Amino acid sequence: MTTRQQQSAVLALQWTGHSLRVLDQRQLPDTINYDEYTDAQGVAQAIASMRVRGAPAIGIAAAYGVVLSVNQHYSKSNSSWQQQVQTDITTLANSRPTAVNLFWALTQMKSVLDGQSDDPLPTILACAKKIHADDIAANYKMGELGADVLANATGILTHCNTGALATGGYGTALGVIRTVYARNPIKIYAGETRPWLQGQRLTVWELAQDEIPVTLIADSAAAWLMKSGAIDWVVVGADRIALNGDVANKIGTYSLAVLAKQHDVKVMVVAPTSTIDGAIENGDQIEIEQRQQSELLPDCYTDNTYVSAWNPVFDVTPAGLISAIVTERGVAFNPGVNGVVGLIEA
Ligand SMILES: CSC[C@H]1O[C@H](OP(=O)(O)O)[C@H](O)[C@@H]1O
Repeated sequence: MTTRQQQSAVLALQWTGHSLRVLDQRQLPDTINYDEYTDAQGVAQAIASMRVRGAPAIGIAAAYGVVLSVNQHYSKSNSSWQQQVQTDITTLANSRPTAVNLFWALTQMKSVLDGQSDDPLPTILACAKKIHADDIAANYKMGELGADVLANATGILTHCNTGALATGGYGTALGVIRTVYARNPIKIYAGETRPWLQGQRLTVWELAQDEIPVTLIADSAAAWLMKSGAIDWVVVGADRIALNGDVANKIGTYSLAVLAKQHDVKVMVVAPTSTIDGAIENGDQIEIEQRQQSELLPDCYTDNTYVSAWNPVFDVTPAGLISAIVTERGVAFNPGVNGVVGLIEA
């Protein structure tokens, strides 16, 4: 079992003091390669291309992208620096549409910028670092709260990657799984999560780094695993949560929730309150990202006019299919009844 410090060795993002180092997750688990960014456009491209991915990690990366923009444009002699930074913020906001953490982080950074007249860099950097540090603290808190709920769990299936690679460190759903396993070494299953394979390539790798045994399953094996009785919980992350408790998460989550209902398996969603979108009442209002067909289709069909691919990379799980939504501020049980308003009003 690695310590918290050792776990921090596998990080999606590293602020160097003057640049942002980003682990290129497209190359994992075969290659560990960090790219270094010194401007906001580069960070926006790193998010859009999924070099960095995962709702909280996307927000943190965008926050440092704003710092890089201020560092690039601010000077006492440049009267246009605020417009230039706003252009960069818009570029960052356009990188991916579904994870609300991106927009939440940019809003935090803009609120700090708006009040600045002198050199904004120290204040804006402090804001980005606080977003980063608060995310890690939230993950450890959610780990404890979620593990309390799972005290009698016998087997867990998780989907996609919600670990240190998707956050500032430790993870949301995978943070709960890390905490559960430290208390009670139960069976952990990870779904491969087609088509991008976050589960097969990232979650299995993270858990192996922590010496936590994990069994990979094909996405299509989830129902049969549930029927076998091997799991009693599905534990996943989120990219955007509506006030009524509807949850947008990686494509396949809705399927797992429907299957879980059929097999008396409970569903836990783990996400910081920065993932709750207070501006939307229900999941119908959540924009679902469609990614390139090439991420699903074999290359041989690239120019074939008869073949296409439909590639939504998120879906929405109705609150009524969810047993508990765990945040750093507390747990909303049976969100289909009361939603999650209580978690953001606290
Ligand atoms: C810690 S939440 C991570 C969340 O983000 C993932 O999506 P993507 O890999 O496309 O950024 C997935 O929905 C996870 O649940």
